[in-house]
Amino acid sequence: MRIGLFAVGRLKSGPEKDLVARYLDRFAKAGPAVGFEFTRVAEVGESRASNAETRKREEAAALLKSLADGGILILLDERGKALDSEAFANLLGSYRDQGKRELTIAIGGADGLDPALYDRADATLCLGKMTWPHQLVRTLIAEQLYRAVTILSGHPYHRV
Ligand SMILES: C[S@@+](CC[C@H](N)C(=O)[O-])C[C@H]1O[C@@H](n2cnc3c(N)ncnc32)[C@H](O)[C@@H]1O
Repeated sequence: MRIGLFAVGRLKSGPEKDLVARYLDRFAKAGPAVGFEFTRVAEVGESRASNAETRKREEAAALLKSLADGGILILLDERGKALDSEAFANLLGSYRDQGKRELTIAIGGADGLDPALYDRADATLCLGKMTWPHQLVRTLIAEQLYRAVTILSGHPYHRV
């Protein structure tokens, strides 16, 4: 199953970008052992439209355009469902076992995600109830993707 990220907002050089690269690199290298292939981070700059609804609609259009037909879409949103790392790994594993070929995890910009995306999404997950900046969310989900592979492959990186 091919897995990629979609993110609104560009990540500038700095510690967050380095950490994201480190975990996505580990994920890309370890993923094939459990049937995951890392594709890419599709990054779009925040819309410059003057109102939030238009900005979110434009950002959502870019996301929807980049999605493969029948691809799984997971939204990250602080109001989403909280899963522990094992449950997140098992969710990814279950999509893989159902024969899903593409999975995209989407991170919104400063305005959050457009309401239309919630109808299209297969799951909406949170990384805790607090609101994080998109740079940190990218870092957190990159680490959780790598952790999910270690859980599914029985690697000792993940310990409880
Ligand atoms: C700065 S937040 C936007 C907050 C915005 N006010 C809202 O209502 O969604 C940018 C993005 O980071 C992600 N995000 C922030 N905190 C999160 C959390 N606790 N769990 C999951 N995703 C989160 C979401 O994708 C969000 O759209």
